[in-house]
Amino acid sequence: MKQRSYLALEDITVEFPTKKGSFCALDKINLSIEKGEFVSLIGHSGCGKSTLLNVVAGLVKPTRGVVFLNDAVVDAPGVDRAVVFQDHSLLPWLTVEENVRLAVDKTTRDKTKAERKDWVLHNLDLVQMAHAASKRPGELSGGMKQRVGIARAIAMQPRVLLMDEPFGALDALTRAALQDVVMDLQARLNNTVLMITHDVDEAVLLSDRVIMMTNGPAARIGEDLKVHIPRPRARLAAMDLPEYADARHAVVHFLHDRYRNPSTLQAA
Ligand SMILES: Nc1ncnc2c1ncn2[C@@H]1O[C@H](COP(=O)(O)OP(=O)(O)OP(=O)(O)O)[C@@H](O)[C@H]1O
Repeated sequence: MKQRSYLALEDITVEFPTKKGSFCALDKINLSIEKGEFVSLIGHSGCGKSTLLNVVAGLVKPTRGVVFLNDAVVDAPGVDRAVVFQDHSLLPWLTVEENVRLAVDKTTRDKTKAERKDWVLHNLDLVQMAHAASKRPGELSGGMKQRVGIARAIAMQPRVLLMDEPFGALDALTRAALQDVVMDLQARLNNTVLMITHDVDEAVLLSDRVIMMTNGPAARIGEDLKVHIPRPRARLAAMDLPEYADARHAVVHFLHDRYRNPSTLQAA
């Protein structure tokens, strides 16, 4: 029998009940992700990216189909899947260290108090935020809060890191700095990552594979593109490679030629 991938989405269909009847958001999605792979989901607004990520997070139950993680069925949220949202969702009354600590306490029961403190600071250090450990979220910039959100997620040592447009609310320069942080983390930790993005360059630069979704309703996977840029990656060197240009061209072609933005089609 064929061995199942580390994260395997099998025939995932999601139908939402609405006043006008059932709305099919996703239609028989099959997606296999290996351990240590960084996979991006890209597609026009409303195609079902968040719904798919939420199915993996256990926040949305598929109407049909099953998600397997490490051969176990996923049917509820769990600490083996950490989610980084666009809105950092840090608790404002806790310090940076306490915010990360809360997640570590939930997931790391075999460490002493001192070891847990070291682990929190180590993870803050990985995103260059150890210096702000005693600050509260209100004292941080948007980019700094996202760094803390990422530290909190990786400190949980999840089997899969799920990121829903983690840099969507940031300005271009801050966004680039955060992408560099994520590339550095990937080189060190080799996490299994599923990330939603609207940004073609972000998808190509960070991913081993870019999954392009067709427009909804009943969205499917239109193309599954392997990105052949060697790791570890550095922004400028990677962007100069022909593999980068090829991958970028394929994604742009898909989004702007084969599956145009449905809102611009309506306006035309
Ligand atoms: N709870 C729900 N009930 C009914 N319809 C829903 C529900 N959640 C999502 N949808 C619909 O399912 C489709 C997919 O939504 P989803 O948020 O997954 O898209 P998306 O690709 O993540 O969009 P965006 O890029 O704008 O965030 C949309 O048409 C949306 O209106």
